Amino acid sequence: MFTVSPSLLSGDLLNLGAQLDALRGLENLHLDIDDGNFVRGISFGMDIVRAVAGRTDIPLDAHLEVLNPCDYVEALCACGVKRICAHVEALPYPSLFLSAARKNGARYCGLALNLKTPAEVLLPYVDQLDYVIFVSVEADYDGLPFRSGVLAKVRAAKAFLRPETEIWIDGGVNESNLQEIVTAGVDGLVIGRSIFQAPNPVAAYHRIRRLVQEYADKEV
Ligand SMILES: O=C(CO)[C@@H](O)[C@H](O)COP(=O)(O)O
Repeated sequence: MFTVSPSLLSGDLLNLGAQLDALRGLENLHLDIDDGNFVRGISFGMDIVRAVAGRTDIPLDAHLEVLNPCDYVEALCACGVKRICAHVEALPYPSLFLSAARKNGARYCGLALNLKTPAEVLLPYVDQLDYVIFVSVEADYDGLPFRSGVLAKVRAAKAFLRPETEIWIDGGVNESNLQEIVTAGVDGLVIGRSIFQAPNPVAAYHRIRRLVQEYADKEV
């Protein structure tokens, strides 16, 4: 099942409650947790995550773009977040993060990789990975374009990841690059601007889902 996860940080931050209500029924919602250290930006703290989780039934996925990911696992799981990933670049011992997420109740535990990080860093953890996020822009600078070189990493990872491990792409996804990304064989997309800068974000989400299906069907 392909996932499209709109990134709430690109949403209407001054009207979060109304934004969440408008998105009701969507399959997933992406929360970038940025600490101002691992990346420049500071985004959602745990109080906001708790408030978001209390307002919506949409399953949440947390992308920890922070220096100390293990410090966030318990609080995120207590908020009911079932899908959590952290950057391998921030983890001296990625397997300990993955087991902590699992132990605290996360259903999907994953690792994220910045552009510069080769897919092969995942090799020691294949048995623990439910999903992987390949960040496809330089994470520290918003507004940068999708870098198609990330698709070579997707192809490399598919050769050694377990078939059930989902591969997600995050950053700079839009209608012009959607086909090449879907046909590379990914399982999920995180999308910010292409959904939330549209006049009607829900309609933009459904249009992207339709296109994903169309491109995936062509591949079969
Ligand atoms: O957090 C990141 C990358 O780390 C962002 O790329 C957003 O999660 C996606 O936003 P768009 O690039 O789709 O606007």
